[in-house]
Amino acid sequence: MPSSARPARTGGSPEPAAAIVLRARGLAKTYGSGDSAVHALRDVDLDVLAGEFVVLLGASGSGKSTLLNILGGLDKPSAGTLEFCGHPLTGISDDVLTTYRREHVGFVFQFYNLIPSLTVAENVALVTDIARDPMPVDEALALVALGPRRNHFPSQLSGGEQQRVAIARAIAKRPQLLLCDEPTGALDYATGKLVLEVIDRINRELHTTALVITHNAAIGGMADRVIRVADGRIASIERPPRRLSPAELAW
Ligand SMILES: Nc1ncnc2c1ncn2[C@@H]1O[C@H](COP(=O)(O)OP(=O)(O)OP(=O)(O)O)[C@@H](O)[C@H]1O
Repeated sequence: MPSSARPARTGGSPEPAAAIVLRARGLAKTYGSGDSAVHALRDVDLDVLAGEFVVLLGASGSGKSTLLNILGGLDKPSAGTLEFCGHPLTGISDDVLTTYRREHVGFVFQFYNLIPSLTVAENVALVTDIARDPMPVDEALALVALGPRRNHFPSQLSGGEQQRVAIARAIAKRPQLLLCDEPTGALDYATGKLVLEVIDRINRELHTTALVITHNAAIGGMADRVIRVADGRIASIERPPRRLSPAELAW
């Protein structure tokens, strides 16, 4: 896959339809075999559009993380096909999948996975030092409003601040996709909202396609589309009438 892969616009002018960034067809993931097989994903068809903000909801064990990990190239499906900007992500070598992940995907998890012995700026620089076209570290930190804390260590930051560093690290390589697995799961209400503000801002200002897993249905209000996963399948897809700002959400 060319590292320059960008979503090709489809449709006619003047308002072309948004390009499809991810196209999944018949995705399935089975762990184990025989009587002990776990069907984590079954026959998932999904198109994700450039610049979309998608929230994934579903009960524990429904398959949300499995789906996100496959979309981000962290895991491989047992069956089905997946494309990124028209380039296949299934049936390819591990090296090509790794390149996809490194160049095009930013991950944010519930726990921040920062290196404790490195400063905030150094944690972000770990990514910008090896990325092809990164933004300056301080630009990434400004996006998450942590410029003044650049020389602090993770232990000197609150949980929400550490999560914002993790987001700066994820977006500093200018990925097309920002995949977040329970990004507010370990945070209190107010801090969680601040983190959602940052993700919302990155989606709106950088047009980074965002997929966010949460157990909190209220967060679906800030999405373009809300996808409910149940028993390894897409149970429903809803489009909220108006995309709310995180400040407007209440739970
Ligand atoms: N490595 C694995 N080996 C075996 N089973 C697994 C593995 N990873 C996930 N599973 C199973 O696959 C199913 C889906 O798991 P997944 O983590 O995708 O669910 P989830 O919706 O993200 O759950 P949660 O909200 O609790 O994080 C579960 O039954 C889980 O136990």
